[in-house]
Amino acid sequence: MKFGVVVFPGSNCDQDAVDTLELMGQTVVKLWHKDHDLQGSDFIILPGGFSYGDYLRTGAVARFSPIMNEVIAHANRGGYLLGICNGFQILAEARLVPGVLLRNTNQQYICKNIHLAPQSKDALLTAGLDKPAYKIPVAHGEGRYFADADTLKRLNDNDQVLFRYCNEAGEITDAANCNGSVENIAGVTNETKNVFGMMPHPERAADPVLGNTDGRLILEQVLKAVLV
Ligand SMILES: NC(=O)CC[C@H](N)C(=O)O
Repeated sequence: MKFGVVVFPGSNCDQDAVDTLELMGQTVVKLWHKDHDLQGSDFIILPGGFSYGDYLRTGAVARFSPIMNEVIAHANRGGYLLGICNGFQILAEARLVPGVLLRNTNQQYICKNIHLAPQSKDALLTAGLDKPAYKIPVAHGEGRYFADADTLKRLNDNDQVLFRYCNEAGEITDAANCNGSVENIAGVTNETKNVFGMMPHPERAADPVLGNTDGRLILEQVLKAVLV
């Protein structure tokens, strides 16, 4: 399987994504946002960062980058696509996943470790995760997930919530909700479950030298894409 990591002006986690995938023994290419070719990538990653300086809203400009035409066509063909943090914001702006990302309730940039409880029992990214809580860093100013009541009902009925913010024991509490997301939602998938968006950064918790490999456990789930 070949991974393609898209680089927008202002991306700053593209190399972390490449390094982590290479650590996992995968073939990875970087895809420049002005290109029109996914170079045969089977699995596309939109990395974290501050694409176009986060103007007008985070992800709002990047969503119109030339390569997004190919990324959207890939997703519509059923191809796998993962957006992390700014990547999630771009997916939401492109309407490839439901909901939006708003400014954190405390109006501040949050940079710390949080815990995630895996939710969806049949999404590729979470179905194989069996720990109650995964310790993963967040780093964002606009990470508060929001969707209206009808959308939330559809997400829950169709098992599309990937992760919720939880405490160390895996309990989904208000105190664990770092940015004020509705229903503690930290990640969602689309209706057909081939597009994944998540605010926390698993690629920043994947190398043993950093003292936490919970992120690698999450990212290893994507390797199952070759089996399905
Ligand atoms: N780490 C990132 O991807 C930065 C997130 C984002 N642009 C924000 O501050 O909301």
